[in-house]
Amino acid sequence: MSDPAADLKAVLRIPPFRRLWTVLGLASFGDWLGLFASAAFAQSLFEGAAAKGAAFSGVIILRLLPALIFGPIAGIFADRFDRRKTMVTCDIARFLLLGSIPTVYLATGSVGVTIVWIMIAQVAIEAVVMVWMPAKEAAMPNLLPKSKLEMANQLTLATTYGIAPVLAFGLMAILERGSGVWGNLGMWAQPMVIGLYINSLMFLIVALTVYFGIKEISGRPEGRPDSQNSMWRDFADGWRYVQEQQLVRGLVVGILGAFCGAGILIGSGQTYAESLDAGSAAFNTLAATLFIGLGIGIVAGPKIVGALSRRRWFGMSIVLAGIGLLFNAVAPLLGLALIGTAIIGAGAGMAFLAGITLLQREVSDQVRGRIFAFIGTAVRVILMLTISLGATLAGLGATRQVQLGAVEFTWSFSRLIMLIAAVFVIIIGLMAFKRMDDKPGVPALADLWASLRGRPLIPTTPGNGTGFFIVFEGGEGSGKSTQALKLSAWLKLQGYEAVRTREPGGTQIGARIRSMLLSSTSETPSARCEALLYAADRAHHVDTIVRPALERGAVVVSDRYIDSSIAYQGSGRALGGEEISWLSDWATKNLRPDLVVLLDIAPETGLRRAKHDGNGDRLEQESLDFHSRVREAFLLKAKGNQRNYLVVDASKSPEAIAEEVQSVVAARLGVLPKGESLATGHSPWPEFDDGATGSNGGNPASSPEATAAPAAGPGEADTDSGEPGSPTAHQGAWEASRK
Ligand SMILES: Nc1ncnc2c1ncn2[C@@H]1O[C@H](COP(=O)(O)OP(=O)(O)OP(=O)(O)O)[C@@H](O)[C@H]1O
Ligand SMILES: Cc1cn([C@H]2C[C@H](O)[C@@H](COP(=O)(O)O)O2)c(=O)[nH]c1=O
Repeated sequence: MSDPAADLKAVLRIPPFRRLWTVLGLASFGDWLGLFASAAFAQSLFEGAAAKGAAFSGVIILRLLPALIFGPIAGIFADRFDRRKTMVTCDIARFLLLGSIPTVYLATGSVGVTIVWIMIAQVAIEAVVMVWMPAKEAAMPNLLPKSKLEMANQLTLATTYGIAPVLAFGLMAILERGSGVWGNLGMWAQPMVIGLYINSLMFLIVALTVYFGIKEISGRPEGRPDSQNSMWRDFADGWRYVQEQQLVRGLVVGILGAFCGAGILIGSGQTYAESLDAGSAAFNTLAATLFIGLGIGIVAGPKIVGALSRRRWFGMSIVLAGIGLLFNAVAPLLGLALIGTAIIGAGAGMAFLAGITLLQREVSDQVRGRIFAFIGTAVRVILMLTISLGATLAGLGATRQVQLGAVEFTWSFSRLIMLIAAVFVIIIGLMAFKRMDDKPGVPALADLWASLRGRPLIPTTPGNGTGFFIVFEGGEGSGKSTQALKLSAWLKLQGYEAVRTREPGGTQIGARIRSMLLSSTSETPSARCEALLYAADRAHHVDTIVRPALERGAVVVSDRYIDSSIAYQGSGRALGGEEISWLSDWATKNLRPDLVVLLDIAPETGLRRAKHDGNGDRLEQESLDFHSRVREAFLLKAKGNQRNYLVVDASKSPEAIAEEVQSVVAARLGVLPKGESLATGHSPWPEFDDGATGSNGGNPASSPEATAAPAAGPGEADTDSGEPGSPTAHQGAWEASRK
């Protein structure tokens, strides 16, 4: 798992990104300061809480409004023109516009004129932001490797929504307090004037830094030629991209749905807070908790979910936020509502981070500006609509007291609104999850649980073919090789292409790994090295021998597979079955056998057989206790999945064992009972359920006639001759390399 501190250092070591991050910090600090300063100025002109509230909302709505007008075309600038120059032009425009507000105030001395100018300037500033923001978002992925984008986003979001507003708020508070001391020095000493001049200056610094310090933003990556299209054509192309790309559609649906929920929450928040009967501070406490939750989601989210697929994480986070909303809709007390609010915040923060990172990673550079502009616009419009809708609807209807068991709480319309919003957000989250899922077939909750514990489930790469995968497992000398040979010969007689192979050592590379592992004269590998070597052998074996054979429709008979690692390394070496199993799943992309034949034998007996001609290899020389643990682990594995395991008493005669195995395999393959004719082929292979274990997904039919191709691979695996007990020439080479 990655180390966040090391990731952070690595990201900050990239000079263009470091400069961009500084610039963003300054810009957001300026933005927040500007917002607080102008809102405080607007508020200071009015008397009474309601009028002050309206003035504050007015400033915010003015900031959202331009999205409607400029949003649709803003992204075209980011994709069409040099992004660095676009950003610099916007920053200079902001420098001038922000500086103009206090200048107008100082020059005219008129509150009325200043108010009008604030409104005009706010609209213009927001229009500029609409162009600047997609240029910046679209440029960022070109400054960093994709793997670093998530950490870069964590850093910029934490700066923009965590550090910058706190610093801006702090500075504003100092200016407000200080104005009591120096306010009589003149109009220029008012907090709004100083705040806005500082704000304006920030953007001059930003413009200069971007122009001279981050020339890389100008880079035009391959595939983003200068657009020769009309603006309209560029706009239409961007829109088409959203419609055509499944991932982008999922992201857009998810982001907009989540913001609908957020808007309703903000709009109905005041009325909801009142229904908690927790006093006037309840709303502020809830708002603060929401921000804390957001921060936790953004900062700690990636660490918590580890390597969970980001596509899945996005949908799941939205569902989590929906669950928080649902919880709040029925929470009778402030304490519970705070828990729900923190969940909403954490879900929203994680969805935000995952969404932005996915967009940056997966949307092509040519249209990235337009996509960010589209989403930015849509979010603003949706927020405006849903905040007003939430506020209006929440106020409808009378409140009433409801008894819930021992607890009595106030039921207001805001709770019903929240309930509806919660259901909506959950549905949207599920839709986004479904659209974007990159691990279909892997159970979502099990994957989440496994990821929280550090090992996400590996998506199954379908066996694709129509083959059938049989594995012989068991302790030393249990008779696996003998039975593998007998079974593959029998299969051949039935008309199947039987590929007999083994682990370790089924390939040329595998043979070298085998000798490293089993030689008792060379250096002893450490336990983890041993586990990795077995996994490496398996990865190559599956890729070059097993999968291709299964895809051809062959029956693969392998002497040992994953369970051997679980038993020997997981249990024998005490490395833990789960980790070892995960390692093998990764190595094999989850290819599981259709049938495991476990030849069970007392270790003493097996070892005696295996060592009949000497001391045995390195593992055979392990203690009896080691081999007993191995045996127990095999049996435990079989007990957990009786449907796909055949446990055979390996102390019986080789012939008796072979007969038992054949009859089970015959049933699985749909081979006719002994004595009946096989000449005209078989009925299709029965689908037999194996849920998570049967790798080949319950392989469909394959006729033995379709078995012409030889057992490929570098010649290690064995397409059996059909002569029981008479190994092929190749088999001879295999035997020669065994010890
Ligand atoms: N059912 C059986 N009864 C008695 N002896 C057997 C039986 N099956 C195999 N043997 C003998 O036991 C020895 C080991 O057999 P085999 O190589 O098939 O076992 P294995 O499980 O593949 O061993 P290893 O774990 O060392 O690979 C051979 O000499 C073989 O002839
Ligand atoms: C696949 C696999 C094997 N082993 C051990 C088990 C045996 O001691 C040897 C293989 O020898 P064999 O004669 O082919 O039985 O390797 C293991 O420890 N882990 C594994 O994954």
